[in-house]
Amino acid sequence: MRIVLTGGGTGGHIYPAIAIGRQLQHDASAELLYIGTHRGLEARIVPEAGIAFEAIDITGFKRRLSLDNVKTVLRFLRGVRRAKALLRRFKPDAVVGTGGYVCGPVVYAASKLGIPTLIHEQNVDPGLTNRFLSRYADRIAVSFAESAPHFDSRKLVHTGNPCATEVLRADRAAGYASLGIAPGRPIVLVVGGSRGARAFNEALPGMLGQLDRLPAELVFVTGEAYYEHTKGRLAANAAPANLHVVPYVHNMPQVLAAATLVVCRAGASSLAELTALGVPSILIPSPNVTNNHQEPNARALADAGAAEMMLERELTGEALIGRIAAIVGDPQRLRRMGDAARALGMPEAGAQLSRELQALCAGR
Ligand SMILES: CC(=O)N[C@H]1[C@@H](OP(=O)(O)OP(=O)(O)OC[C@H]2O[C@@H](n3ccc(=O)[nH]c3=O)[C@H](O)[C@@H]2O)O[C@H](CO)[C@@H](O)[C@@H]1O
Repeated sequence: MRIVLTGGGTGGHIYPAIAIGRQLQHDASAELLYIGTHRGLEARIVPEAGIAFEAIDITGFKRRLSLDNVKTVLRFLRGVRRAKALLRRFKPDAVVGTGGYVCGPVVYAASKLGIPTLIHEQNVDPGLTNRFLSRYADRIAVSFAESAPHFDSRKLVHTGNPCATEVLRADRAAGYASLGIAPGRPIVLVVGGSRGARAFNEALPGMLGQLDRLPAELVFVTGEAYYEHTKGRLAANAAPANLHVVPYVHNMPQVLAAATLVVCRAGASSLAELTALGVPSILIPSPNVTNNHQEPNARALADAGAAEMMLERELTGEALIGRIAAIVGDPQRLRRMGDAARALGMPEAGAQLSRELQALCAGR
């Protein structure tokens, strides 16, 4: 089986593509080619993952009409030509797109060449590229049931996000050991996404007043860029003994497996990981993302009782520690939220996507 993967820009599009590729290598000895751009993060991440990589040159559409868009259309057509050449050479049985603008010409070219295609959407509100490609793709896999109204139901399959599959084997004891916290002690993890969040760091000093009364350890992840500054601000206050400030968590699945409650943004991979493990959360969607797309993600978990949502404009240290304390102090509420999170989790997402693709290739 030969599969082309495409998707890029942020990790949120790349990691699901790699997870699908790995599953297909395992299930069907698939041979993989990843088509991305030189500028996206995929140019570094994909070769590091040991997957063959080719680049095409393409940029995204501006949301407003502009001369740049005319150039983008010309570049799209050039991208389609280059993608067709790569596809004719590699001869894939199917092409998988996981969003980000590089998918556009690749999946479009595949459909014009009669190669079966599947696109995967990570967020509740589909991105521009997947909306465009939904007309051409043979299958549309979604992470959230709430995405269904955006797509043709005959092509739709609700698989979840394949990143969920990867956290299941996480070793909880190793999570405790890596943080230097006694096993079994409740942990509240506060993490503002892979690069940290300024608003989270600014809220931290306001949390300190009530922190020593919290019956849990607070692990606060600053993000690499904010670490020195945040540590500096804390030095002036006497930091409580149950506060652990770190720049980044390299073993996130293990730490999530040890967490009692997580406070984080509402990026799709994070939510897939939390629900796969059944971890309760307070979600503070980033207001700085395209179309505010994290808010509908957060709402999907909040409506199911798996999480509480807090808007960034409501975020102060005092308000956040108050909400954390109310949840951590109520074991029944924690259990209800954890059960609701687990009920939403789709840890079999990787295997289901692999089955969909194998069926797609068989029906060719
Ligand atoms: C800022 C931004 O545009 N984010 C978007 C990006 O997600 P992006 O990949 O940036 O963010 P996600 O929340 O989806 O994933 C973050 C990943 O980083 C890991 N992590 C984080 C912190 C840390 O210290 N260690 C660590 O390993 C998390 O476990 C998770 O696996 O694409 C997603 C899918 O389209 C969108 O839903 C997000 O809105």
